[in-house]
Amino acid sequence: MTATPSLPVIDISAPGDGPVREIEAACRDTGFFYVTGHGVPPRLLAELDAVSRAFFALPEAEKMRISMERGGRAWRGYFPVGGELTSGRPDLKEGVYFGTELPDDHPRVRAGLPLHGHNLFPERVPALRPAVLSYLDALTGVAQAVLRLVARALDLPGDYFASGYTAEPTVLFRIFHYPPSPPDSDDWGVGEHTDYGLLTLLAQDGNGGLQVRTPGGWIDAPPLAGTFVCNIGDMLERLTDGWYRSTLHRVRNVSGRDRLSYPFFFDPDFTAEVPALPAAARTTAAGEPRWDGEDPRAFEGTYGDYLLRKVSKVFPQLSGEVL
Ligand SMILES: O=C(O)CCC(=O)C(=O)O
Ligand SMILES: [Fe+2]
Repeated sequence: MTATPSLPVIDISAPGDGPVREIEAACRDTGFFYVTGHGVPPRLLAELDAVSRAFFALPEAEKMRISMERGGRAWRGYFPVGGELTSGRPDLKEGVYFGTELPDDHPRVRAGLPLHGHNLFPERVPALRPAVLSYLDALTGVAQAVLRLVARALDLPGDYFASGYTAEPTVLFRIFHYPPSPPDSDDWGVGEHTDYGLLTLLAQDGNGGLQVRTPGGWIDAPPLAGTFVCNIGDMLERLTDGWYRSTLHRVRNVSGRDRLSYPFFFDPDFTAEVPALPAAARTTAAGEPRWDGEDPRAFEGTYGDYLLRKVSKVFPQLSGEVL
């Protein structure tokens, strides 16, 4: 375990081909890197952090007023500590799930598409709503900018994603609170897993706890002020037929303090199938069986089908709502 960051820091605003090549190398290596030059003002995150802490400090009964059970098929709202089973065991975290804010008369909501709809916001912390919605807007811009570089790294037109898979992206956003766990505990805040979609942009507070699986073993991905941790998900592994890696990661909060994190998931259109790119002749040999026995490359169906399978495993009690 290293204490210093060994993941690359990539300035996505740098001119020329530099960031394209750096992203390509990172996606081939661990699938994890830090993003700077993203242009998100620090006050946006500071505001989100302040209102999120105010929310988690509410009495449990108040938080349960926006529980996920009330979010129904849209799969939004609050879940208490132990409510999510990322890798088959209850996680030591509580959190709130958000997504693209869609009105009830939006065609996708009217058609009954799972995971589509409006968010649940707490009455007692009204400032959470504008903070979350502004953050979703800002991070959508960052994600499209990173995908533009990914497209160039794959010899695709720069707008390949923005005009296709992410013209109507699946956006999932979570705010997590990890209570401190004892240093000798072997319970995980988030069990080991890969992310499901295209890319994740993670803001984390100063407490640390994220670990990434590399060929040499688990390494820390400590917080670096002003950056997001970016990692690629199963759909980029699938698109590139394994050329890019969707890598295992996990979280344990041994800081002795309350840890908050803000993962933003930027994924393909729910209704899109995501076959390997034609150029994916650059395939890697079939590797070890994955941690979950699944192979994102072998899956058939839309991204929505893939996501729903995952969701029903991590929230078994809610699977009747969305499936
Ligand atoms: O909280 C974190 O640092 C990471 C969370 C995560 O990996 C996830 O939600 O997929
Ligand atoms: Fe993750």
